[in-house]
Amino acid sequence: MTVLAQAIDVTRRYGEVCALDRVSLDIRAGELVGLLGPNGAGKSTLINLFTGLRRPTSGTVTLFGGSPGDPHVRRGIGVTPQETGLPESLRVGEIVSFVAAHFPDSVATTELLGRFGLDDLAKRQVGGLSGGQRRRLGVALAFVGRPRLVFLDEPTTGLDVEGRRALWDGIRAFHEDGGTVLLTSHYLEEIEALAERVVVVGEGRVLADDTMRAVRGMVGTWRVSLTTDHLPALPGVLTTDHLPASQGVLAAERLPGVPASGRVDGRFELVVSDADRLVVELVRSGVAFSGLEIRPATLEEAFLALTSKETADV
Ligand SMILES: Nc1ncnc2c1ncn2[C@@H]1O[C@H](COP(=O)(O)OP(=O)(O)OP(=O)(O)O)[C@@H](O)[C@H]1O
Repeated sequence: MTVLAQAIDVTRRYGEVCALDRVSLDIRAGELVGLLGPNGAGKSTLINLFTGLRRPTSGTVTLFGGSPGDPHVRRGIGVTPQETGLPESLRVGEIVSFVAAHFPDSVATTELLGRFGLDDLAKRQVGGLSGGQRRRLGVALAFVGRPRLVFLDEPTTGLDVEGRRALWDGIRAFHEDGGTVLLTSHYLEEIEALAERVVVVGEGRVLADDTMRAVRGMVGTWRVSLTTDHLPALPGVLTTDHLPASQGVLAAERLPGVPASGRVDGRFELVVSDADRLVVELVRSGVAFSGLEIRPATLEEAFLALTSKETADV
């Protein structure tokens, strides 16, 4: 299968920060790839390298076999960064037509707006759009020039359920027509709904690159909760303690009611890879406990497990 974009052993530093650490990744024609990772994992940096906005510190990045820095090469891509600024006084239809005029073969304005559920807004000034409507327009614009490959950085952040579904429909339609997409997301359900292949990144490294089903199967984690006054050091407990504070906070935000292993309302909540082993060790420790509950980890927790590491302690 043709490789449209490729990173080979790519490292990107910003001063002391190593945003990407020897990453290799192929994006092949016809794929819809989900790039998943906590804040600061390096997702936007990778997109910026593929789209020519940044250069790698070391390693090689190619786009359609050429350099992402070459404007002719970049013509074949569509991009929606995390934030887009659009002229407030222009109407939605005018903006689409304006962008379309830059491409030799563009999608008709009405068709594009229809694909992304924006048909009713064609005559509305951008200044009068809601945040979600602006975001949908920003994403739709990535598709106007009939790109071969589209990069979407958190396309549906801040959208309500309806807006998200409208965008998913547009992205799916493009993919069904043979288009290739790399999208980043914090939402697992989004990656699961859209992507066939999921690449999990953490701390600048690729932690997993496979089908969603395989990635879930790979982690096979359990959630164990119990009440006790004191929890001894136990093997196989997954935490986010080693991550920078911002990422630890993210994990807590991303897992509503299910933070990283730790103490919640007096109960210990542990994400573990081997629940049987944990219980054996708990009983062996002789510590008094009650209300033991064990259940399979959700997809959210599988993600946490991948972006965490095992420690002996909570
Ligand atoms: N221009 C920059 N200058 C300095 N550091 C940067 C710059 N851009 C990114 N970084 C750092 O590089 C790391 C990776 O950032 P990046 O934006 O690629 O992560 P991300 O996975 O896209 O995060 P998020 O999900 O929050 O968008 C972070 O530690 C970030 O602070």
